[in-house]
Amino acid sequence: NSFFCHCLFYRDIYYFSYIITSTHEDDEACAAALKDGRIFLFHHLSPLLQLWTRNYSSLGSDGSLLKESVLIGCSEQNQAQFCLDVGKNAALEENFKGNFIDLRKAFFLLDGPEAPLVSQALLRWHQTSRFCSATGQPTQRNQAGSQRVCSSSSTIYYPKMSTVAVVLVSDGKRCLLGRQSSFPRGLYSVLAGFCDMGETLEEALCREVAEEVGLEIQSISYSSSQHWPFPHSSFMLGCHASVSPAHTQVKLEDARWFTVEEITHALQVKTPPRRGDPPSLWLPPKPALANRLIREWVERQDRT
Ligand SMILES: NC(=O)c1ccc[n+]([C@@H]2O[C@H](COP(=O)([O-])OP(=O)(O)OC[C@H]3O[C@@H](n4cnc5c(N)ncnc54)[C@H](O)[C@@H]3O)[C@@H](O)[C@H]2O)c1
Ligand SMILES: [Mg+2]
Repeated sequence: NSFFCHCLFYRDIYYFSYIITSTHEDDEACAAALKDGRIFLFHHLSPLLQLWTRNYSSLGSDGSLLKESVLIGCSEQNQAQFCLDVGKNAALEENFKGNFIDLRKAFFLLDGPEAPLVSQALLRWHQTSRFCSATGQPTQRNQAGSQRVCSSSSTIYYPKMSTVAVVLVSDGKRCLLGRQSSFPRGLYSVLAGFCDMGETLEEALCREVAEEVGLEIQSISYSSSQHWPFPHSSFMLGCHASVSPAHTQVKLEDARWFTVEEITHALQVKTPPRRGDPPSLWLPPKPALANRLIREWVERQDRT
């Protein structure tokens, strides 16, 4: 029975990835999918937070604005998902009974599908890729928005992303978290850094940890990955690693070792510390890969 379920699952994945691939390439199929699809609305790259309603009449009766939607993928309910930046048309906020809010703020409210995260990166890529970097001529998008083609040289451009190595370092009993000056009060996160050209994930992790805290890591194990819209469009590869308990002295003032009790307590904190509150640890929210790595580490501590 479970073998049968697996077969069904893989067949569905194959089937829907086939649909999405063909929809990416087929302008007509994409326009048809748009009719029943779900659209995440943005205004100057800020997402609209609202209860889901399908009321697109205010997006222009001729459908001209709708055609600017970009295909993101397929939901778990097999519904095509699109995103659209309504640009100057801020009056839409009224019509849709919601609020366009900054994605960094919205991020702390999101607790479900990650589509808005990918959407912002895709929409920004379209807004900043209107011209061919070789000929200077305009580029034209396909209906799905999965590529742009130079009208003069026919060079095809695809959405770009930077690879980021992310790691939760442990000395066996404690985990190492750091903070940047731009972080909100009390927020500590896992260490991370952009991969350099030609570097493997493992090399990037070792270099970043050495540069940021002066420690040598070992036993790297891969956990999971996540697309991330900040600062532009990144692909985060999350790992765990350990350091020898004899060499845990960190050189960075803003990196600290935390015990499992401190982390467990911080995972319960739902709101950021306010001005005047006693100093307390605040962790990245649930949708962040950093949060997943921290939870995995706590689970491992509980098992040992
Ligand atoms: N999703 C998560 O849970 C999670 C966890 C950790 C970090 N992050 C994100 O990872 C990103 C990178 O982390 P970091 O800031 O520690 O990186 P980092 O330590 O490499 O420092 C950033 C600096 O690297 C340079 N840089 C090199 N290549 C770059 C590129 N392709 N794009 C932009 N800058 C580049 C810039 O000078 C930049 O200021 C940040 O955007 C951060 O928000 C996400
Ligand atoms: Mg870093």
